[in-house]
Amino acid sequence: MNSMLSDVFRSHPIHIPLSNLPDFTSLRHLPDSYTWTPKDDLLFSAASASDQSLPSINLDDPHLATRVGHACATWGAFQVTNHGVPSRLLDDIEFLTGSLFRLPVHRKLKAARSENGVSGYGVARIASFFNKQMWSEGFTVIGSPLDDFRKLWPNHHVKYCEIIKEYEEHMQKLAAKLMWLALGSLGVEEKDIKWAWPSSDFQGAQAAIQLNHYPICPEPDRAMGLAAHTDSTLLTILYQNDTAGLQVFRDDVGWVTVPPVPGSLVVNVGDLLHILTNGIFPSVLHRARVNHVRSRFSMAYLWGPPSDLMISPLPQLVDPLQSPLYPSLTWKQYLATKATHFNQSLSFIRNYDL
Ligand SMILES: O=C(O)CCC(=O)C(=O)O
Ligand SMILES: [Fe+2]
Repeated sequence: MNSMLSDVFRSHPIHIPLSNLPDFTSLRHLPDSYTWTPKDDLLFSAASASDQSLPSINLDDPHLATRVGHACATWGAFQVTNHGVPSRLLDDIEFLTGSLFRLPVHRKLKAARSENGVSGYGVARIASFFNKQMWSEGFTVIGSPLDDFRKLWPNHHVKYCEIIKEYEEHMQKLAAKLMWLALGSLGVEEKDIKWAWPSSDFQGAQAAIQLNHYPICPEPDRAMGLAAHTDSTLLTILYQNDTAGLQVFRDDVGWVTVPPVPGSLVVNVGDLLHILTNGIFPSVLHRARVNHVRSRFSMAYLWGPPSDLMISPLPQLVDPLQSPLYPSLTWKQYLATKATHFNQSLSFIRNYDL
């Protein structure tokens, strides 16, 4: 039986006391524990002045699969427009996110992620890999948010649960569509991915929603909203409000800001799609910076396979004269590796027989 995604994360809990979260709204100066230098993060440089920008793809484009494939291979990410997710629903999820993070801290703490829990309010999951704290707060939804939302909004939780449900349904469909487009561009056919069966819609896929808030920051150049990481997903679909902050990294360019385009979604390749395509689609390093003018919200849909399913490089994507670059492993095993090796996980498992 597939273990649930929540069990997968639960086996690698992240314990960070919430008691020392600052009151973000009242600080005039950045506390030392929030001040980053290149010593705290080797990639702590500013965005480059390059005029390169992330590809934007209209889902009505006649050369859609080629464009998606090219963006995945060169950037590991792209923006998508005309995606079919109603703009009313994007407004709703943004409204939910704003309402959640604007609650007073003592209310948010009622739904704090528990000692060995995975859902709820807390700091970024990657916080344990850094000495400095990030200028952000998050809320993770895995499975039904009912219990947590009831604690946050005793009288309005039903409405908010409905928004999450509808958002998940749309995201799941979009993720499946993007996955087929990306794989299709490499000649992979529906018959090659058996776990997407019976109706090719990846019904067995699992997902989490990560809501992020980056409060206004008194000294944004020295702070970090969410440090550089890759996602441990197949694909991530991110909606950001009208405030810039997301940046993606390219070896040849450096950090590139992904400007918010109203109504568009950002899609990025995660580590598992990187493995599945034998590295043809690189999972992209990304991070979130902060600013001193506006709060920023982002809503990430983290999409992956059934957690006990073996993922391995697709044979048709491996050079017949070479062995696959990565071993077969489950999402669960990959997360165990990530919990120890973080951003070095892919290179760690490369050619490593688990
Ligand atoms: O806030 C953002 O733009 C990035 C969020 C993100 O990378 C994540 O939640 O994994
Ligand atoms: Fe991410």
